[in-house]
Amino acid sequence: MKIAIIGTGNLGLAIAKGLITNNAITTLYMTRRNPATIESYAEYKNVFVTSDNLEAVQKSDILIFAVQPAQLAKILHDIKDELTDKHVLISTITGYAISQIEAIVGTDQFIIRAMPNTAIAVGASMTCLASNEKGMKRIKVAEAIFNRLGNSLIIPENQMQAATVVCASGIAFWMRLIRATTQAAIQLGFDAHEAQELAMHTCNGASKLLIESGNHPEEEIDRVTTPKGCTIEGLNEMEHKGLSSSLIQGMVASFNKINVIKTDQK
Ligand SMILES: NC(=O)C1=CN([C@@H]2O[C@H](COP(=O)(O)OP(=O)(O)OC[C@H]3O[C@@H](n4cnc5c(N)ncnc54)[C@H](OP(=O)(O)O)[C@@H]3O)[C@@H](O)[C@H]2O)C=CC1
Ligand SMILES: O=C(O)[C@@H]1CCC=N1
Repeated sequence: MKIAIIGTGNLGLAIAKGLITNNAITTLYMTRRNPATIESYAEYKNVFVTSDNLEAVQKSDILIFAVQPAQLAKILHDIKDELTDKHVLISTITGYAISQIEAIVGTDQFIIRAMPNTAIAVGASMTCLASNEKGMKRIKVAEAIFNRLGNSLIIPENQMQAATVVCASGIAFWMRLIRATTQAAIQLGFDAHEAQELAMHTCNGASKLLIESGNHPEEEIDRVTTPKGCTIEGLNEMEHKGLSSSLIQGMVASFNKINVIKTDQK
C-alpha cells in the first residue's frame, strides 16, 4: 500500500512506526513542516520524509491525516485539487466531522475517520472507524491496515467522540493507573524498576485474562477476593475513595472537552 502520513507528530509517528515494523507499506511518505526531527526514518527502505504535502498526496493512495484539529482545513484546501479516484482519506483528527471534510474536498471522495491510539507503534492499537457513504467501499482497506496494527471496530460516526475518550485518551488513563500502582509498589518495598515491571505485567495479565476468556471483570475479581482477605479490603477502600467514580467522571469531562474543541473549529 502506498501510504502518506500528513502530519507526523506524536500520533503520526506512532502510526509510521507500526506500519514500518509490520511491513505494511509499499511506500510511506511522512510529512511535517519541520521534518528534521523525523529525517532518520528516510533510512528505511521505501520511506520518504518531506515537508511537501502535495508530493506526498500525488505519490500515495492512502492519506492519513494526523495534524492538530485547527491545522486540517488549510491542508485540505491546499491538497484538494490533487485528489483523484485512487485516494482514500483517513482522518484521525479529534472532533472533526466527515461533513466538515466533505465541505472542503467534496462528497465524491472516499473519506474515513479513524481513531487509533499510540499503541499503534507496537501493533496494539484499538482503532475505531467510521466513513462517509462513498468511503464504505474502502472501509475494508482501512480495516486491513488497522487490524494489522492491533484491533479495529467499525462504528457510526456519532460514537466517534466517545471512542476518542475510551481508546485514544484511554492510553493516558491506563498509563496513569500503571504509574499509581507503581508508586504504591515502591512504597511497599520494591525498587522503582521492579515496581514498574510488576505493575505493567499485572496490567497486561488482567487485560489478557478478559480478552481470552471473554469474562466480565467482576467474574475475575470474584476469583481473587478471598473472603475476609486483603484484596476485598483494598478494593473497598479504593471505592470508598471514589476510584470508579473518579474514572467515570474524568472520562465524561474528557468527552465534554471535545465539544469545546469542536466549537473552536467553527
Ligand atoms: N496523540 C494521540 O494519542 C492521538 C491524537 N489524535 C489526533 O491526531 C492529531 C494529531 O495529534 P498529535 O500527534 O498528538 O499532535 P502533534 O502536534 O504531535 O502532531 C501534529 C503534527 O502535524 C504537523 N503539521 C502541522 N501542520 C502541518 C502541515 N501543514 N503539513 C504537514 N504537517 C503539519 C506538526 O509538525 P510541524 O510543526 O513540524 O509541521 C506535528 O508534527 C490530532 O488531531 C489529535 O486529536 C487522535 C488519536 C490519538
Ligand atoms: O488529547 C487529545 O486531544 C488527543 C485526542 C485523543 C488523544 N489525544
